[in-house]
Amino acid sequence: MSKKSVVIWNGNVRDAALSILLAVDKSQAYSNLLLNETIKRHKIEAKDRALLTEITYGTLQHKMTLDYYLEPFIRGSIDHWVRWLLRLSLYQIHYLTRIPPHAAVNEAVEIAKRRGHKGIASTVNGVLRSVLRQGVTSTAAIENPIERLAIETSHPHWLVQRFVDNYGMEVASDMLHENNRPPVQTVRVNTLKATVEEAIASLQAEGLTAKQSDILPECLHITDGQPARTKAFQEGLITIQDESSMLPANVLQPSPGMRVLDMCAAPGGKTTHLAAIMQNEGSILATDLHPHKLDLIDQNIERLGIEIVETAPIDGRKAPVFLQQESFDAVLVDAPCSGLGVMRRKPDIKYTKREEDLANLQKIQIDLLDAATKVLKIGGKLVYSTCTVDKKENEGTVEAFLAQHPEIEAIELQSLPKELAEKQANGMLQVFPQDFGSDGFFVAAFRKKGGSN
Ligand SMILES: C[S@@+](CC[C@H](N)C(=O)[O-])C[C@H]1O[C@@H](n2cnc3c(N)ncnc32)[C@H](O)[C@@H]1O
Repeated sequence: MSKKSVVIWNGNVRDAALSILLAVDKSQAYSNLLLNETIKRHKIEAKDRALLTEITYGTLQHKMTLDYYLEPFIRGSIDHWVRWLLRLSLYQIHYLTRIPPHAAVNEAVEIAKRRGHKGIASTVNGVLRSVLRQGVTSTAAIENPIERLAIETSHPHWLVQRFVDNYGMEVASDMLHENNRPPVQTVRVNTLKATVEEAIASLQAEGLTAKQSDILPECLHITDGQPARTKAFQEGLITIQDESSMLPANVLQPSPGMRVLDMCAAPGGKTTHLAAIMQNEGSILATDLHPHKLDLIDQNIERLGIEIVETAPIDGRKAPVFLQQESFDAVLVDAPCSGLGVMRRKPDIKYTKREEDLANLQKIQIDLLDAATKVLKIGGKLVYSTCTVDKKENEGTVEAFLAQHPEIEAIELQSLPKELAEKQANGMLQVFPQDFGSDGFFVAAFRKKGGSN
């Protein structure tokens, strides 16, 4: 996030939402980071916090749809900030039924007066009142099905085309619509410090609603409140983690006493999960390319009471230079990826990501897997995971990697609940956001041939 992106709080939720949206657009600040930073810095109270989050994310999530609705009502050019003000006001009018439309218009006019002048306020008033009178044009009028889906779900054309090419119209459409729904808030119980029941009781004592997931037993769904602000979090009974990102450690399933390498480890969500599965016995080397990110792992292991993790700044592609060959029982490569599975949490990704950004990722992913095979013991297990739903980075990377490594075989993914175990094919599992409300995620498992494991 740019250091200049500080949002001033004057007690007006729409004003703050507008400032965040402008900063995200102009300085490529991450919406989730800037929103959280604003809430924390100004100690914004629960009611305002909820509305600020909803308007900021909702406007970003539906940006292209809102532009399509606004287009017929805008004459000539308008300032950039005025367009964002119109978007966030129309978002409230069209999507938030509990806000009376006239209240949203009045708020917009007041902001336009404060930030601009009477003329701009009158334009804003005119556009929004015309929309209210005439209604918006249905997206059904768009003939090209890819373009219609792009506008309807507010994703760029190239991304819609790519998802449709990857998975067909139905799956792509479900996924694109799901990306516009708020994410389920989940935490993982740190089984080194608490049972599921103890963690639930601790969260409930602080007024949160926590329910054990039907998919993974260590996962809790939180419907009320902010788990990161609880005692349960501070004392290390829980950690914030999306449910599908709990899959890789479960699939790797290292036994207590093993020596494990987590090659792309920061901020340590999966490292700490591996340590819990290993019952704090054995050793985990958690490496990451970026040295400053290792501090985040250190903070997490400290809070969660983990004693078996060491961290080191290592480019995973060079692991065989720094680490002993065939010295790890198990390796996790939670690779850098396009992140197309987490667009519900970071809607700005939809508009900032370019198709050409995806071009070089497969090479890095294969290089990391190459390096992992060299430091993996014979008979050892390797897990590859990403938080993307892109076929090239997932199945494509796995196929290219296996073609170059006759000593590696794909193996069945174990320790999965039945509904997920049934979805795997050829040692790979693609989870879509619409499957069970988690992020989109991919996991594949391999074994180095030979040995008795
Ligand atoms: C998906 S994130 C990892 C998330 C982490 N495993 C967790 O569960 O918290 C990918 C990580 O790979 C790191 N990375 C990128 N290129 C790398 C490389 N060549 N070697 C090692 N780490 C790399 C990034 O810094 C980033 O922290």
